[in-house]
Amino acid sequence: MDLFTTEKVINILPFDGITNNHGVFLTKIEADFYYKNFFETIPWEHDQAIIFGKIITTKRKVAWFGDEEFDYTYSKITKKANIWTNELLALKQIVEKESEETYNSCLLNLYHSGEEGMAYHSDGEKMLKKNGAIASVSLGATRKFSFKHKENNHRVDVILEHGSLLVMKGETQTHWLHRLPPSKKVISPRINLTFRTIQR
Ligand SMILES: O=C(O)CCC(=O)C(=O)O
Ligand SMILES: [Fe+2]
Repeated sequence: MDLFTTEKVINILPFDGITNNHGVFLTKIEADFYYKNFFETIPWEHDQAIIFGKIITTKRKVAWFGDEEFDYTYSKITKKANIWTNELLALKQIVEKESEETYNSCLLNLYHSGEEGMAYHSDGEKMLKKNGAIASVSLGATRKFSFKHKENNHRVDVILEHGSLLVMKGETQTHWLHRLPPSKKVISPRINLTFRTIQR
């Protein structure tokens, strides 16, 4: 956190993990710039997943970037990462400074409206560094984001605004699921970036 940032960083999980809510950490000008740049220049593709043996295509669009052309497997489908754009690298550096962690890859999600979301899951894929930090940057429409404890179903909700940062670390992925619930009220797009560390 720099000296001029007034918001506090708060761990929103009551137990079994650390998820730090940094709140809005980008200026309005930065957030608007990155939203427009990513919306227009990222090679967005519909995500595919294998569910009960069938290939399904999501309405949400995705893109994966990294230090190298990593192979990454997500929902049982393997793809190759793109190499960072200048804007993604610049944002990665701001996120690394704010979160005091480093990252080598990023998954971007584009939700065209509140009709699109993401079901409960945890990001504990084998290729990710164990208990590595995952830094989630939100741009565009404000959305609710929810955690549910795997054993006792305890729930925690957080509102993710344009230009905000949420950092999931420690045992968060081991003990908690998270989702982006759909919402009929949201009619504009949202872009989410999750910076991660892939193990080489
Ligand atoms: O869109 C979000 O806020 C979260 C996305 C997410 O959980 C993921 O990409 O694994
Ligand atoms: Fe996730």
